[in-house]
Amino acid sequence: MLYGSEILTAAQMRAIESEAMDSGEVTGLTLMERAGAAIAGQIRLRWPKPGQATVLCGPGNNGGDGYAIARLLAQAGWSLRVLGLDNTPGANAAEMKRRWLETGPIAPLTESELHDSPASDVFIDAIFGTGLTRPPEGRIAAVLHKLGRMTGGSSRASLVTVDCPSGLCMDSGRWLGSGNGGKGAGPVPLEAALTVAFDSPKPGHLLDQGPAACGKLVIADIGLRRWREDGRPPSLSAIWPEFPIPDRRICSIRERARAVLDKGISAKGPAGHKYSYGHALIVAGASGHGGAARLTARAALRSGAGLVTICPPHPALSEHAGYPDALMRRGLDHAAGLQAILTDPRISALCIGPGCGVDRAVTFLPAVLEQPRPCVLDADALTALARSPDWPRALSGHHVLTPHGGEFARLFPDLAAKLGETSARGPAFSRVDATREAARRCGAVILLKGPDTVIAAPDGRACIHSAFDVPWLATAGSGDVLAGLITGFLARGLAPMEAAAFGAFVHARAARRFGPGLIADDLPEQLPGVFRDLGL
Ligand SMILES: NC(=O)C1=CN([C@@H]2O[C@H](COP(=O)(O)OP(=O)(O)OC[C@H]3O[C@@H](n4cnc5c(N)ncnc54)[C@H](O)[C@@H]3O)[C@@H](O)[C@H]2O)[C@@H](O)CC1
Ligand SMILES: [K+]
Repeated sequence: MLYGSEILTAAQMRAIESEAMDSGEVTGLTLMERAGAAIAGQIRLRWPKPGQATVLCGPGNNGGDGYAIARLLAQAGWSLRVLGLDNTPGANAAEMKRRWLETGPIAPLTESELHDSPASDVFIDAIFGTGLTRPPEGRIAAVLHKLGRMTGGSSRASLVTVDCPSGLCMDSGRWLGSGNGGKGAGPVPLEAALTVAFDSPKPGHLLDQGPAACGKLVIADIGLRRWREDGRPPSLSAIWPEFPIPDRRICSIRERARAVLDKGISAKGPAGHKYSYGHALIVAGASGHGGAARLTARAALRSGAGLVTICPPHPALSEHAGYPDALMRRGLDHAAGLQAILTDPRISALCIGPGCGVDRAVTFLPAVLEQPRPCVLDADALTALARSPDWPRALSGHHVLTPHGGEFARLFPDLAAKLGETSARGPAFSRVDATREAARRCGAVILLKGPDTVIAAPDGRACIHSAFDVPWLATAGSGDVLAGLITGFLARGLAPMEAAAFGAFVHARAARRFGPGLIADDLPEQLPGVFRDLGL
């Protein structure tokens, strides 16, 4: 499996922490001290000159981390103001609170106390972490609201969050108590400059509102690796994230990409011959709609597929006569024609959808779905698919569906509706939950597009490719290029899940390499540079 870093849910993280503590080899207090030291260290790295910090401590262990951070920053010469609750927290947090009280006082955690705090360089949110179960309300909601206003936008003060911004569901990246988009009933969404999380990223750091809320994400090693790694591949992973990972779970991109591509090629016989790199076939549409399919075909060619053939209706062939000359063209008017073309066993992957037209997709889908080669269904093919009754039964594991949010809603209206619902309890239904369930239902690989692309296989494996840093990738034709990349990698012999994951990764790398001003036509042209950068 092609992956970067393992992602753990909040429940998995708690289970690993418990296992570590039950082993007797490490105590909860030691873990908390390491967590506090990691965050204090990150703060000192970014603000080398001691300044003024305000720490907001919640009722549980996240608050315990906060008291540890306050003590460690005070020892480093910082001026501290600590706000906390008068509850009795668990033993570890209580001990951290006691140790802080030897250094300084605790003011009540209220909106007015926060308002009256001396101007701070850094506010540290240690109110809720993995223990969040419901939306913040009452006094804490008011504090978070105030904190959002004091630190967001152009405010001079920076927000650092412990494990995650309080109120954000770590499993979904959604603000509990607000609908999809985070602008509902919840507190003012926090916008942190820095979030330091422990051991592994959680889904919420990478999905939905999470990346905007977390700011820069740092994953701190607190010595839990031994209890996390059990030799099994992770069921959820981040595809080569842009944030640093503290240990070797992330193989070198080069090593991994090389291995993945080699595996695909060697499955098709000796390298060196164009057919050993596969032959991709793109079903294109009528005259006037050729651009999308040609982008798909160009991306498939640049992905390294040995041959690519584009198949529009005969009258539209002339539209595809220009660049690139490497592209092969063949007229295709009816389903029987497709069956004739597919008697060539060297054709190793298909793509239908981009610029195809819904009616034409309806005509060709049965023939496409009946044949055994891996196939990407995108755009118009997804609309056509949603129109046919009982469509999930027509799919299987060699199909890759690449819907954007709207297409996903047409195919899986109940899952899309659930994603839009306000979540009164955690964990909230996430894009990973929705994509996994969709893949399970139809037995195909689903790639749900977005800045937080989620890819899931029917067996439950899933990965997230978070690319919030390349907003310019949201441009007309970008999805057609992605479909072509995945088709090309399928043609080269990559397994559907790997082809989809590698496609998403390479797609974003191409956009990042080009920069703002990108149009979809630029993406295939960036691919040689991307492959070169990866040492492929
Ligand atoms: N367990 C461990 O060994 C470690 C935990 N660490 C920290 O501990 C955190 C998790 O601690 P906890 O499990 O105590 O949970 P939190 O500190 O996140 O939350 C505290 C408690 O608040 C309550 N709560 C949840 N939602 C609420 C709401 N909306 N309004 C009011 N109360 C609410 C819950 O009962 C929860 O137990 C992590 O995020 C991390 O910061 C770190 O110290 C590393 C080690
Ligand atoms: K927090």
